Amino acid sequence: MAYNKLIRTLMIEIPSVPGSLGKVATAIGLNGGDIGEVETIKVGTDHTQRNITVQVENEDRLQDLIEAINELEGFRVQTVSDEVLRAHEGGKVQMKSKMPIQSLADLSRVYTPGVADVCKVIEAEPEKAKIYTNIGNSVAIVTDGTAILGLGDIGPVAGMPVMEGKSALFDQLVGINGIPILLDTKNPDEIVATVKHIAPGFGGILLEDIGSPHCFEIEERLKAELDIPVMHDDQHGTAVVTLAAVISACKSTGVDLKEATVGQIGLGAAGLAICRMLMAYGAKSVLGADRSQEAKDRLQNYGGTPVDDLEELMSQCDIVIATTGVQGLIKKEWVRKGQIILALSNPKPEIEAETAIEAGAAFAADGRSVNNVLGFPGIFRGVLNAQSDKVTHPMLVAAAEAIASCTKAGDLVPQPLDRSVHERVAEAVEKVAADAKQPLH
Ligand SMILES: NC(=O)c1ccc[n+]([C@@H]2O[C@H](COP(=O)([O-])OP(=O)(O)OC[C@H]3O[C@@H](n4cnc5c(N)ncnc54)[C@H](O)[C@@H]3O)[C@@H](O)[C@H]2O)c1
Ligand SMILES: O=C(O)C[C@H](O)C(=O)O
Ligand SMILES: [Mg+2]
Repeated sequence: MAYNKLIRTLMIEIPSVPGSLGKVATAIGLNGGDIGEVETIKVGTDHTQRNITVQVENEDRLQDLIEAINELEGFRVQTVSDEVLRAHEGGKVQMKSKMPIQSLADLSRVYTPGVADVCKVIEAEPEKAKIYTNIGNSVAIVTDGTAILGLGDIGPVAGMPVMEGKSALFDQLVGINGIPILLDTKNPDEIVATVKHIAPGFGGILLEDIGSPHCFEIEERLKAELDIPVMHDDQHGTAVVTLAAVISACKSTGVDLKEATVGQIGLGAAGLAICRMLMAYGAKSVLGADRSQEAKDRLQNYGGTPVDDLEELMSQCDIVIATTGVQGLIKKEWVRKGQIILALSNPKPEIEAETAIEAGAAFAADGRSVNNVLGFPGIFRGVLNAQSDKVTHPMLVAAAEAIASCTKAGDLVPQPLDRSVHERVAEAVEKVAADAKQPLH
């Protein structure tokens, strides 16, 4: 199939009578569509469901073709999927048994009556749950759906593809069982209470895409009230990866962070945590802009300097980071020669990296490459390995330095699918956790 044409898969309900497939094929052909794969999904007495992949010239031709199929009596186009949507059909993760269950002996070992003995062992010694269950290797990925990527408050169910994505990454990158938990409340008291109630089934809690400002209170309360590690990814996972990118960029450009002025645009979950991290790591000064006065006040309380005008911020800073969720917010003409620009909003950045480079930036990246996928898997692998009850600031700094140490000269961050990076992050975090457990002399 040619590359510049649209390729879509139509899920079509067609009558279960001979000749029906031929009618669809004719409707597609008469409207300029080329047929690729044909797959039967379900055969019923009245209707059969098929996926038919078609190639068409453009969106208008696709609509004509769909209309033509829908006009056929008894035929209905149920979904139209591109490659990404198709990959999501049926979801991206599933719970699988580790044990074969083939014989009755297997059944009584895996399930009742054998399982009752294991329950009694854990009842007598709760610590043994770490040995005889998967709790110690499971992390709840909790969202209320209020800040899904930069898409905003689209609700937890619409955010599920992101949560399934984080779960798939946990599994494939570090072998952690990540379980999405969707909350139908935005009330901090209810979120805290719910997460506390489900916490016994998990070795850690990853808060994901919970918007600001309520994310700050929720994370603080859960950290204080639970005895398992809790981390809000959009705050600290992002701050870790951003610090790693800043360390690498400073090294490549000869900028000394202690002499550098950093500007943060967007002071929500990600932005405020990035500011706090860079201030703690020794940046000379951190300026911040946000459309919300409360967000700027929060920055000031942490020692940063609020700025009202984005152009002014851009003109003063050696390093600019943006996490607003607003595509194209940074104008090309605001970019200063030699600046380091990290426009981290997903799915679209505040300025495209190529545009920033064309405008004179020394380094520029977007949220696809400088992404918390480089942080959260290794951080949780490390704390779970160490059986630590918390994620601490020194662990986060160790994670950032580990990522920076894996970065090739001239790059900002390493490749996220390089398993050795996640191993290095996990080792660094585990080491900090182990050192913290040593008695002080
Ligand atoms: N690359 C990554 O790893 C990564 C990680 C986390 C978040 N992000 C991205 O960062 C963005 C924000 O996420 P968040 O969790 O911090 O959300 P958030 O809702 O907590 O914060 C967004 C902040 O931006 C501010 N803002 C919005 N429009 C603005 C404008 N025009 N000018 C100034 N400020 C503005 C809001 O007032 C808010 O304080 C999202 O697009 C998300 O995809 C990227
Ligand atoms: O999920 C991502 O790609 C990054 C991040 O968590 C985000 O919210 O944008
Ligand atoms: Mg996120």
